[in-house]
Amino acid sequence: MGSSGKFFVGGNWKSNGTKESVKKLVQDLNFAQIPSDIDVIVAPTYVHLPYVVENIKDRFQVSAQNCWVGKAGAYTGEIAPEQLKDLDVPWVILGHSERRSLLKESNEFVGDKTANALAHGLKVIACIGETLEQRESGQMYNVLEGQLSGIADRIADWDNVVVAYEPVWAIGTGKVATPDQAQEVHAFIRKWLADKVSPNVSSAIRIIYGGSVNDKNAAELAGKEDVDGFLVGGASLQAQSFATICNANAKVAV
Ligand SMILES: O=C(CO)COP(=O)(O)O
Repeated sequence: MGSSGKFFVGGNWKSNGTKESVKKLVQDLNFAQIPSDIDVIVAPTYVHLPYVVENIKDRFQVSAQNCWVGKAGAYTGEIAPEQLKDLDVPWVILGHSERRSLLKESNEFVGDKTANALAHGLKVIACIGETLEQRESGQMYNVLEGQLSGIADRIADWDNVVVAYEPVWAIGTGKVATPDQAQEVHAFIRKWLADKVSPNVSSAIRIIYGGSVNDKNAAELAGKEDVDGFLVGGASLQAQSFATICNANAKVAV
């Protein structure tokens, strides 16, 4: 079916950047040709957030890459949702596979963080995805269901959620999912949401793809019915590549 919402492109800068390189990227993005009818989000590191919020054009929305599971307080090294709101950061990425695998974030913890972020008025890009081993051993759908349930069990309102399907084997590997592979999983996610949450949520929610998206493969992926946008890592660090990806929406109304 595809989402009834706007095409959505997020740039996840991960743990990249210096003061100088972030300044240059923001300048280049401010000059880039981005279509007006899509949502575009950039997610710098915590330390670069204030600079980006203040210097990037309003046409871009800014996201953090993580946040704490509760209120601000005695949680050394953590940043709470109300602190992101205070900085005028409207979005947060949660459940990225790099955090699930390297920092052992569980489905339940990601669900709790999603609920807490939404309760504090943040919008959430919730990431799910299987490893190659899970895919090849026939566990893919179970894994995805577990990740979706971790969230669905804890939130009632999905209006401010975008689901990012990011197969772990495609992240940073140059091995992008084929358009058919992406479509198959996105359709599964949409059906799961229709069955377990509601048909309205299923038809409104944006399901975006991440994993080795670049300026060459984006248009073909975007042509798939249930691919409502992208979460881009490496290619989002180059303004020109990112702008090309932002222009890849082949489903614009004619
Ligand atoms: O993890 C990703 C976005 O969150 C994808 O990273 P790459 O685009 O570098 O593969």
